[in-house]
Amino acid sequence: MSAVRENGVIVAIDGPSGAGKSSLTKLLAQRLGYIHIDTGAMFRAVALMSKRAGIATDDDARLAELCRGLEVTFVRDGENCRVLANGEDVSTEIRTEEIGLLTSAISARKPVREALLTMQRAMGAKGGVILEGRDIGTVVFPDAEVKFFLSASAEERGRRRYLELAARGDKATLEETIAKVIQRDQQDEGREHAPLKQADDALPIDSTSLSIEEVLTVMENAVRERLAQDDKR
Ligand SMILES: Nc1ncnc2c1ncn2[C@@H]1O[C@H](COP(=O)(O)OP(=O)(O)OP(=O)(O)O)[C@@H](O)[C@H]1O
Ligand SMILES: Nc1ccn([C@H]2C[C@H](O)[C@@H](COP(=O)(O)O)O2)c(=O)n1
Repeated sequence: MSAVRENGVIVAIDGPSGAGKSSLTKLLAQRLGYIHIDTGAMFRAVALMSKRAGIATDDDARLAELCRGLEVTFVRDGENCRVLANGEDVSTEIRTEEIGLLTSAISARKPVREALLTMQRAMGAKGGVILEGRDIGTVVFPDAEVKFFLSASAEERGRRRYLELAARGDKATLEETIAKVIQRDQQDEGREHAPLKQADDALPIDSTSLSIEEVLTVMENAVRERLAQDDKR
């Protein structure tokens, strides 16, 4: 319980691809007993459904119609979280690099952002949540009590993604993977609607030379410090 919201505070973790947002959000949510909201997965679900429906990435009318009929839900599966699109488990399909690149294009469209913004605010309004994404601290919840901007060098993020893809049997080279990370960064930072950027009041964390555990310690300490402040109010 926080002095501000019914279930606790809202934590925002924004940052570029491969920075470690999902990994840290999952661990921090476990430490705090909070809900993990992977907003990237929501955009990925829209991208997957748009691909299946043959909708062009700039067809705003059909994208808006698709979003109106789409319900994205998260279901706990042990320590993991399954992503359901209208009840279908799409957890694996949304994680391909093809869908990742398509998602970056789809997520630039205003109707898609407006539809998911409404969903994300409804999911997090009572607090006790950690949302990871690109615009959580700037657009979705600018009043979030704790905000982080998690980054790392493009080379390090590409290396991490390369190791992740290689473990899944993907044959992409390290150079190709770094290039794709940079491409997605440019698309996410350069778009008109809700671009990737650090909120003025976010705590920046450069994880290039930090372990996951070291990042987790910084984040958990910052959240617990805020909770202690709220308790004194
Ligand atoms: N500080 C770190 N040191 C080493 N490896 C890390 C670190 N943080 C994350 N990783 C690893 O990097 C890979 C990508 O991490 P993760 O998926 O959490 O990043 P992300 O920011 O959510 O990426 P995306 O936005 O593309 O989904 C994972 O294999 C993860 O284990
Ligand atoms: N709040 C968000 C979350 C994600 N996106 C876009 C940008 C990414 O390229 C794509 C996939 O995100 P990921 O799963 O890699 O974190 O979705 C966004 O625009 N806003």
